[in-house]
Amino acid sequence: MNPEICAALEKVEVVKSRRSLLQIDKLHFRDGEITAIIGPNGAGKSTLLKVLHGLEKPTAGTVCFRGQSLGGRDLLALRRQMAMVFQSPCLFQTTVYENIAAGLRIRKFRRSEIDPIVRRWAARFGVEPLLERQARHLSGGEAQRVALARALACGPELFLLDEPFASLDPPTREALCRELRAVIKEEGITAVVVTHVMEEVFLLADRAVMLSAGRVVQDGTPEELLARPANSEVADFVGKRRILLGRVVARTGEMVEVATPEGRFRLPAAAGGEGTFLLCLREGE
Ligand SMILES: Nc1ncnc2c1ncn2[C@@H]1O[C@H](COP(=O)(O)OP(=O)(O)OP(=O)(O)O)[C@@H](O)[C@H]1O
Repeated sequence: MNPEICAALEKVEVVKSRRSLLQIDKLHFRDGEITAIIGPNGAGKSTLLKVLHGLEKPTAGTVCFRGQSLGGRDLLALRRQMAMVFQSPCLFQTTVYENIAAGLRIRKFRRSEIDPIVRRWAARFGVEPLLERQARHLSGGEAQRVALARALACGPELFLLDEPFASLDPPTREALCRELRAVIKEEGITAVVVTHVMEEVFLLADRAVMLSAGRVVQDGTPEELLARPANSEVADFVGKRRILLGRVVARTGEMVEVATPEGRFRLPAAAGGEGTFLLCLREGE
């Protein structure tokens, strides 16, 4: 197998109650790439993640991680090189510190090794001041930061995320998307994230794969899906809108001026802070 492929599905089918939930001829996830899996409810996105994580055995076909089939005896060892985060952070009823340390303890790291790793990952996600706090006392955004730190502390090669930001408010979601992308790129991790929020796709992903009724209907960069949707379903899903990367270049009273590749826009100051951000234009705007 090509060494730059981290994980691959070949002729994979998942059938439940005589219904085909997933039918994928070929889907490869390249090293260091962030892929968003998008699609309507029931399209098979979570099923695809479970298959990649070895949690769901496909009815037919093969799923490989680093060239090794997940159908073999090494499943547990292979799964230990992956991490998964869900919409609900699912933290253990203990401190933030112990949550982040949990995977390392299972992997029999020594106490002296665990401490710097926990602190590094807590700092990376801005939760170091919360290390001694009980997980049940965290806000939703804090809890998801801890879940991300816990998952990445174990050094996974493949990071799977199932709607990780769905229950967060838009500003928290945007901030976390940016932080997560920076971390994933710095660490060179391969990531697959299920989402149905296009803004998240643009903030996070290099590539978007649209599923419908268990099949891949389009696979390309987020910009490609937006500019040249394969069919009307993709067009409806990605929305008839343009997303531009903007930069605040001037500020006058209550208004800011934002420079984008398609010209300058004047917006209420509350619409954007400093630096770069995404400008989402709906049809007619
Ligand atoms: N154990 C099962 N038996 C039968 N059908 C199932 C089973 N698990 C999932 N399904 C069905 O498979 C389809 C795909 O489910 P999946 O959770 O993968 O979709 P999804 O794209 O993640 O959806 P959502 O966006 O709503 O989370 C759905 O129609 C679901 O009802």
